[in-house]
Amino acid sequence: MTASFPALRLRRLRAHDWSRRLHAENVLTPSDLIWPVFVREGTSEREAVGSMPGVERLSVDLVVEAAREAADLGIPAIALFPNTPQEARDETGKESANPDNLMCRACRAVKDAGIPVGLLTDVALDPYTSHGHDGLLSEDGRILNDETLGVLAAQAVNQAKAGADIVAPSDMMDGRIGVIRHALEAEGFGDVQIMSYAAKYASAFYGPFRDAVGSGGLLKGDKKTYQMDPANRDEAMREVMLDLEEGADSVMVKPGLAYLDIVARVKDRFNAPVFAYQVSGEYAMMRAAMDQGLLDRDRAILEVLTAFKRAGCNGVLTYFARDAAKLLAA
Ligand SMILES: NCC(=O)CCC(=O)O
Ligand SMILES: [Mg+2]
Repeated sequence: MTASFPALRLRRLRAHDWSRRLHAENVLTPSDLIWPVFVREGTSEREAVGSMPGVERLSVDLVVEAAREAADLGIPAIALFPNTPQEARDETGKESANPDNLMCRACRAVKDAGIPVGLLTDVALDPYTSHGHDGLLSEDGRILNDETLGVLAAQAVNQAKAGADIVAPSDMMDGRIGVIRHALEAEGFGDVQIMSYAAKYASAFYGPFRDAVGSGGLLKGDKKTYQMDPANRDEAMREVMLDLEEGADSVMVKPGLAYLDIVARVKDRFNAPVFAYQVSGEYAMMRAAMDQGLLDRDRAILEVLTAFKRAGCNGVLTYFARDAAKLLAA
């Protein structure tokens, strides 16, 4: 027999702030946050990203300052995304293997400054290709899977050499986690983590990000032959299973808010570290409503991030990371 009203009054536990805090099932802390940072060329340059109010592209010296700020706020890791100069982009994205590319210079600068923050680097070709796709493109416009794998592995090793702590393949080629894991082992980077963008959906919510890294105008066609169909759930489980088998240390679901059912299912099924990416379009959408006074900024930021935790996330990549960490410190 289960007790029922009036023996059981669920409102009793909610009656006071102390009690609500005592009974909270999930608690958001700065340790749950990964802050994505956009990198640009130059010195002392900060440039607003038009489609993402409050987000800037930073030159390497200012990335170091951002990393320091993250560390001071208790944010464990930052995620770097380069806005590669257009003249350095080509069909095959070979700039991704350049040891002096923007990404590697930013990694080295943060590491050389001795800042105690994890560095997560994006592994994919889209910031480096003239066509804006994440893989190599055939003459007839297909994204080549197996041909792309070696390029991604070289990119990951290049980033590891520059100091990346976590390489995060976001390309969605089949088999890339295994190939990258082997390459890292072979080159002496057995301690570098792989956070796989395992279930990455072909989403409308990446639009502002492509503006931020300068690949939006370049992209021909869409990414539906490699990113997942938003209609699918079982397929996400198979993607996660394969990436864990191939050697991923943690997996990611992306986008975030509209995909929390996927997060919850991954967490329940695999008992592995799972992250979600609250992507640029989610950020832009919330900012637009906040900036118009339609949403209470502070409450909305913390509520949504707490929902990610409730769904099962170990952490969230979010453009609100700095704002959230400040709110949590207050
Ligand atoms: N590979 C990283 C992304 O594609 C980020 C997408 C976004 O923030 O919209
Ligand atoms: Mg996959």
